[in-house]
Amino acid sequence: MVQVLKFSHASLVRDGHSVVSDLNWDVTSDQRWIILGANGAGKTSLLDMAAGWDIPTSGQVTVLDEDLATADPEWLRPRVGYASSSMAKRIPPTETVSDAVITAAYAAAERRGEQFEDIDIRRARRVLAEWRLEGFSDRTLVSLSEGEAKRMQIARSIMTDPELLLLDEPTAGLDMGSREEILQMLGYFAGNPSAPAIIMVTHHVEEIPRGFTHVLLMKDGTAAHAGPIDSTLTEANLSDVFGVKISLFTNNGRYSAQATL
Ligand SMILES: Nc1ncnc2c1ncn2[C@@H]1O[C@H](COP(=O)(O)OP(=O)(O)OP(=O)(O)O)[C@@H](O)[C@H]1O
Repeated sequence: MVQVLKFSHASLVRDGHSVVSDLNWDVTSDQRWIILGANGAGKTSLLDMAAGWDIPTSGQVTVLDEDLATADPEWLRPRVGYASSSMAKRIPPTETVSDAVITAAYAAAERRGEQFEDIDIRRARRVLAEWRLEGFSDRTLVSLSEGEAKRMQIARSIMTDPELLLLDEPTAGLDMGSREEILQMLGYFAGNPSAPAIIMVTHHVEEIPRGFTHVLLMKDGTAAHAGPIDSTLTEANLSDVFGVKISLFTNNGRYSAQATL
């Protein structure tokens, strides 16, 4: 087990607005984390730092043994997979699924006429098959359904075989069948001991896949509660961070919740 992330009193100020404040958090390679919190709690800002896209204004963030204050972002980028809809928007909609996935290995958002290496082509084929996209290789991104697009984002984020995988709301906006399909795939992936450390942001406890081990509950830019999911994902902690009374139900490794207003 290796430490992959360490936040020590990390704060992030954007345009004079404090978005993350004095946050302490450790993640090791065997852990799979869920981040939950109200809108604006700072979840995406935290992921942006974990990806090395943003450096803390004060405190220290270490990603894969690299202090972000001195790390070379180009060196870090292939080692951290980051799937989110804002990242996906950087890829031209006319790009094919196959090119959108394989260009991750070249730290690019689109194909610019380069010849891909055989090893990358083989890896892309394998990743596409793993995420049930083999029949979609030649389709353009604009032609994909929401569920297919989300699977493409995940496939692209793991193309480089990263040591840390960040997923920002991978099931947002999906119908129930597509959501369950991705949750099942993520559950299998999380259960594989050779998978990287995974950190997934979601708004709903119903979207926590089986196999996730830890939860970080954010409130006002801070880590209000963090630890093993069984002892940390509680009605009291959820009620604290969402500011309403929440009832939590568990069923066979999955969760559901109801708020009482
Ligand atoms: N560039 C910026 N300038 C000023 N404030 C910002 C900036 N970026 C983010 N914020 C603010 O920081 C806070 C945290 O934003 P962030 O997107 O990290 O929250 P979040 O928990 O991911 O929210 P959501 O659940 O709605 O996606 C929000 O109040 C947001 O308005």
